[in-house]
Amino acid sequence: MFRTSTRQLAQCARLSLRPLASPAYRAARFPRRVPAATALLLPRFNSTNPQRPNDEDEKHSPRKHEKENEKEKEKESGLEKDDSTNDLPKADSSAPKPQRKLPPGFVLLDEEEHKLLEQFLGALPSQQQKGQMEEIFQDVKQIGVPEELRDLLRAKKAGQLSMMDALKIPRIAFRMASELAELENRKHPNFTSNKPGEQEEAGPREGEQKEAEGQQKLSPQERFRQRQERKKREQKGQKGTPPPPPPPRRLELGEILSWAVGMAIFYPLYSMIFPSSTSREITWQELRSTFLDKGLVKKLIVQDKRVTVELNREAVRSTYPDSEAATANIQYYFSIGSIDAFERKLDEAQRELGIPTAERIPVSYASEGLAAGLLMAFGPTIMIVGLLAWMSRRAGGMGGGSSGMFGFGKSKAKMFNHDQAVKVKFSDVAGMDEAKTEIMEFVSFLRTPERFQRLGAKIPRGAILSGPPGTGKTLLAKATAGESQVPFYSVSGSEFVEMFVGVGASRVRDLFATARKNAPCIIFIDEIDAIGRSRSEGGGFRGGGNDEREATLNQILTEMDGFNTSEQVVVLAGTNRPDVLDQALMRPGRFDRHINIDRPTMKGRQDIFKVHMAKILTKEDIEYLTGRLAALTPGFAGADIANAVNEAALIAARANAETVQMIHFEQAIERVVGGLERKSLVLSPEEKRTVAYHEAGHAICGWFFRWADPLLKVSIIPRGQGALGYAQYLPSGDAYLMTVNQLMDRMAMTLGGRISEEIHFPTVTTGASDDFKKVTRMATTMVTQWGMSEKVGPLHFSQDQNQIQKPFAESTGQMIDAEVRRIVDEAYKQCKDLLTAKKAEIGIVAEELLRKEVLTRDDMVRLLGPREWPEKEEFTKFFDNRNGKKAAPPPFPTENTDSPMEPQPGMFERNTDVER
Ligand SMILES: Nc1ncnc2c1ncn2[C@@H]1O[C@H](COP(=O)(O)OP(=O)(O)OP(=O)(O)O)[C@@H](O)[C@H]1O
Repeated sequence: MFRTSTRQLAQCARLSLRPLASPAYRAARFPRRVPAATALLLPRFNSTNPQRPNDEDEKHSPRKHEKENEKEKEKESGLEKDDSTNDLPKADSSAPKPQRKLPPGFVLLDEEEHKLLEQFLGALPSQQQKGQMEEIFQDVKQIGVPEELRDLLRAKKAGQLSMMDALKIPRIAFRMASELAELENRKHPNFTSNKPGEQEEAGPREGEQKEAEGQQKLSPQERFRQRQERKKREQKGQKGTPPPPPPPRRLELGEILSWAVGMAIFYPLYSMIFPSSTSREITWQELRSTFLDKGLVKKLIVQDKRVTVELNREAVRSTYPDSEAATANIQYYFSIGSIDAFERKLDEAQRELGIPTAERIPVSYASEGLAAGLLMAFGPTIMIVGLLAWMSRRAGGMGGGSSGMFGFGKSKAKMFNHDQAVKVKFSDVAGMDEAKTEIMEFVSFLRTPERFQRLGAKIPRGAILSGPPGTGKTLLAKATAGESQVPFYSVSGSEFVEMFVGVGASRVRDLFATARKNAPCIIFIDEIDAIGRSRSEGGGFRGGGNDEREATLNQILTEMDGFNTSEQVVVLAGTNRPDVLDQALMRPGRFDRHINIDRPTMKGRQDIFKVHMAKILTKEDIEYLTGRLAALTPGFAGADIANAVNEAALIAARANAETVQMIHFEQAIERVVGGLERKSLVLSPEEKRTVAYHEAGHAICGWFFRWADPLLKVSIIPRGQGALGYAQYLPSGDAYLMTVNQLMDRMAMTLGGRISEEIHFPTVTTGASDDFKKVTRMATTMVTQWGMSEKVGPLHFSQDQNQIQKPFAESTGQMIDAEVRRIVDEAYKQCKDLLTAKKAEIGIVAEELLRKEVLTRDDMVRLLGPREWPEKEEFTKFFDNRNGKKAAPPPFPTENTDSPMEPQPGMFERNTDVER
C-alpha cells in the first residue's frame, strides 16, 4: 500500500510546475507551428478529444478552441475576419468572466484558488525564480489553468491528493507551458500565429530570422535577460525599431529527455539537500502549548522519526491572524524518538485536554517519500534511456559512419606520420643484418615502385616478422616506414578482438580503407597470432569466440587479396608464434615473406649495446664496455639490453655520478637478471654458514672441472625470490653445441652445493631442490632427446605434458628411468670425488665468503691459485685482469639460482637442423 503525505504530493506538484518558472523554459519560445515538446506529448494526452461524441466534449474540442483563439487573436490584432463561419460556444456564465477566450480545457481560478496556487508553487529558492513565478501568475489570470489543475488544487485544499493526482502534474505542466508560450507570442508586437494558415499572414521577417538564429546559440539565462530588457523597453514606450522576437526554438528529444531525467532525479536529491524553506521544526512542548491545547491541529502525519503537523488553517488564522502559521505554505514538524512513545504522549495529552475518543486527532503513517518512490520506480528506466540517448548522440558526434553506434568498428590503429613520429632508421636497429636485407626490398618498392613495375615484377604484399619477445620486430617495421618515408599504421592483433562478432572484421576494413587512402604506407599488425591462428586449431572447443576471430582473419585475407599490385600498401606482421598461424595467411600473395628474428648473437648484442649507449653519458671505452657487457648477457633480447642500459643510467643518477660507469652497468645487469638484493632478509648464523658452504661447493666445482663454465662471482646475499645465495659463471653463451663432457661437468657442478653440505655438516638442507630439478631434466633430455644413452639409442621422445599416452613402451620407460639415474649417479660420484679431495679448499672459500659475502674471480685466484684449464677467448679478453682493467665479474644471465643455465632441449636443434 502506497501511502502519501499531502506535503510530499505538493512538493512533487511544485517540482513539476517549477520548470515553468525556469529561465530556460520561459525564455524558450515555441515554434510557430506545434512546438516539438508539446507535439510529442500533447497528441498522446489529447488524442481522444476529437472523437468525443457529446456536446460537452465538443465544447472542449481542440479544433473548436483553435477557432476561438483565432478569432480572439484577430480581435486583438484588428484583423477581424468574417464571423459567419464561427460557431463559438456561449461563454460559461458561472465562471468569472475571462478577458479573453480560454485555451481548450482551461478554466479561470477564483481568488481563493489563486492564493492556493501561489502557495502551491511558491517557496522557490531564488529571487529570480520568484520573479518569474509572479509573471506566470499574471499570465495565469488571463489564460486560466487546465481544469485538471483546478481539480488538483481543490483536492489539495480538501487534503485528498492521491498518487494518481501527482502523476497528472507533468502533463499539466506541459500544457500550461505551451499555452503560456503561446500567450507570450501574442503579446509580442510582431506576433504570428502558431496556427496553420496564419503563418503566411505574418511570417517572421528576414532580419528577425537571422537574429533568431543568433539567439538560438544563446544560453537560456541570456535569452531570459534579453527578454526582460525588451519588456522594460516596451513598458517605457521606447520608439524605434522594435527589437526582434526571440527565435523559434525546437526542443529536441535529447533535451526533453535530459529535462525529464533532471526532473525525476535531481529534484528529489535537491529537495533532500535543501528541504523546503517553509518547513519549521517545533518541539513537542511548542506543539502542545501553541496548537494542540488550542484545538488547532487537524491531523498528524508520522513518517519515520518525523511528525508533520497539519493545522486547521481557518482556525489558526482566527487565533493567530498576524502569525506566519496563518499562511498555508508553512509546515510544522517535530521529531520523535519512537512511534510508541509518541503515541503514548499524544494519548496522554488528549486525555488531559479531555478530548473524547471519537474526536481525537487523526494520526496517519506515511511510508517512504513519494519522490523516493517515484525515483525508485522510474529512475532506472529514465537513466538507461538517457544514457542510451547520450551515447548514441556521442556516437553520432564521432562521425563514425561505418563505425557503428558506439564507434566499435573503428580501427584503433595509431598513425605515425613520417614527419612527426617515425624517425627510426635502419641504423637504430642493430644486430639483425639478414632481416634488414630482407626487408630493404619493401623500402625500395615504396620509394621507387617504377623500378619494379617496369619489369612486371609483383611486389610482396607483406612479411611476417617472427621471433622471441623484444627482439625488435616492431622496431624493424618502424624503421622500414622511417626509411621509406611513408606513414606507418601500427595495431595489435588483440585490438581487433572484441566481445561482439563482426567488430574485428569491421575494424580491419576500416584500417585497410584508411591505409589505402594514405598509400603509400605501411601497416604493422603486432601479435598477429591473436587473430591469425590456424582455423583448424581448437575446432568447436572455443565456441563463439572463434567465430569472431575467424571472421576477422577472413577479413584480413580478403583485404590482402583485394590490393592490386600497384597499391603501395605493405602489411608487416609480428608474432612470437609463427608455428600456430593459419596457412592461408602465409601463402604467396599475402604474407609471402617470413623473416625470422632470433635473439642476437654476441656481436649483435654488442651492436645493440652501442646503439643504446649512444643516448647515455659515459666516459668508458665503448668498444671494451659493450664487448664485456655483451659477453655477460647471452640470451638477452634487444629489449632486455635497452632495459639494462636504462637501468644503469638510473643507478648512476641515484648515486649522483657524473657519468655512467662500468660498475653501474654491471649492477644493472645483475639486477635485471637476479632481481633486487634482499638486504632485509636476515639469516641465522647457522643458515648463513650452510649457504656459504653450499655456494663454495659450486664454486670449487666450477674452478676445478675442466669443462665447467668459468666462475665469475659467488655471493651469499639473498636476491630476488627465494635465492639465498648464488654463484655466477660465464656460460657457454653463444655456443650452440655442447658435448657430453660439458654436460657431465655442468651436472656435477650443479650437485656441488648438496655434496658440500653432506661433507661438512651432519645433516643436509632443502636448499638443493632446484639443483636436483635441473640435473634431472638435463639427464632426461640427454637420454630421450639427444641420444646420449647407449642403451636407449638415437631416439627422440618429446616431453609433452599434455600427452596422455607416453610415446614409448613401458619397458622403454623403465630403461629411460634407469639411464637417467645412471647419468645422475655418475655426475654425483664425479662431484663427490672432487669435493672430498678439495674439502680444505671448500672450507677456505666458505670462510672467506662468510667474511666478505661476495667473492670475485680475483678472490678465487688469490685463494686457490690460477685455474689450470685454458679459458675461452672472450673470457680472457673481457674478464681477465690483464690490461690493467679491474674486472669485477658481474652476474650471469639465467634465473637467480646458484647453478649455471641448463641447455634447453630445443637449443641445439634450432641451430643445426638443416631442414629448417
Ligand atoms: N635490434 C635492436 N636494436 C636496437 N634496439 C632494439 C633492438 N631490438 C629491440 N630493441 C629495443 O627493444 C625495444 C622493444 O623492441 P620491439 O618492441 O621492437 O620488440 P618486439 O620484437 O616487437 O617485441 P614483441 O614481440 O613483444 O612485440 C625497442 O624499442 C628497442 O629499444
